[in-house]
Amino acid sequence: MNAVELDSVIHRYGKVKALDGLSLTVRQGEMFGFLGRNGAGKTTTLKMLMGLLRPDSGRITVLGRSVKRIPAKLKQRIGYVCQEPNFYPWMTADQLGAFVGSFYPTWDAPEFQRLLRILDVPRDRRASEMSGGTRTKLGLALALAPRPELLLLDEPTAGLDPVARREFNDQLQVLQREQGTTVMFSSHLVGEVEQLAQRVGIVQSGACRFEGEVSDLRRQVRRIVADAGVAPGEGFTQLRGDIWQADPALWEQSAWPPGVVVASLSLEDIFLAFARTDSVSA
Ligand SMILES: Nc1ncnc2c1ncn2[C@@H]1O[C@H](COP(=O)(O)OP(=O)(O)OP(=O)(O)O)[C@@H](O)[C@H]1O
Repeated sequence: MNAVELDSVIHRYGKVKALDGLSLTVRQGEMFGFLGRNGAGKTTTLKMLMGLLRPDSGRITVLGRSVKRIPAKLKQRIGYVCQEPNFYPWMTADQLGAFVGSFYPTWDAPEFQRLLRILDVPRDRRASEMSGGTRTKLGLALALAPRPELLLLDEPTAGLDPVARREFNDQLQVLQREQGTTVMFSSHLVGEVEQLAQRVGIVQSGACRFEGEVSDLRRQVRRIVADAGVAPGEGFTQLRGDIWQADPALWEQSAWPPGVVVASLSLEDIFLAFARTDSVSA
């Protein structure tokens, strides 16, 4: 079973088409990195999977259920951390734990306390008096304590310092390894995505441009280094300058002239090459 399936999903905010036929699959138990430029449609997708938005058209399947609207029972199996978590500002972490926990039959109070300790979140400070990064960590503890099967994270580490980021990511990896939780997270930190995610999706203007393992993407997209320009044959698509995309078999079978070197690229280089094609077409 896949944890998430989106098939040709369209969503408009008035005249703005935020999702334009988005299709992607997140497999059960995997860590899936969701990449895309500002405004590409990542938050819209994650909100839709949490049931905060509804698709105009297309099909959504979450944890094996095909849904138009995510019912409350299904929501209880999903954890969600948004970009800027907003809690009742007068509540402390402990009070929020008691409040949020009352909505979940699976709430694990000792686990919530353990997460607060590990993530260095003070139990008795009001949410309004916490820094933005501490609020994000509190958001993660609140999302993890009900032991969700699917965890949706929208740029979770954007406001965290390097130590907190490491603690946060370590917790995600433990969770995935020990509890088999499916994690789908968006991030602009391409290096972090490369390190954490088993598979990635790159979204551009509301549609998925690539979905798969980073190693697959790196086999498809490479740089052709040559003194004079080289135009590879049919089946190669130029992404930017000397960066081309083709089926991995084509790269292996092509006979390159002497002096030409085919170099592999980091995920960041590949993402930047895709991003450039986006701005050209925009
Ligand atoms: N409430 C809204 N009303 C109108 N348009 C919106 C609204 N929310 C998002 N949009 C538009 O929908 C598109 C997708 O936005 P979305 O927030 O999903 O992108 P994103 O990939 O999460 O961006 P970022 O990386 O900046 O968070 C953008 O064009 C955005 O301006």
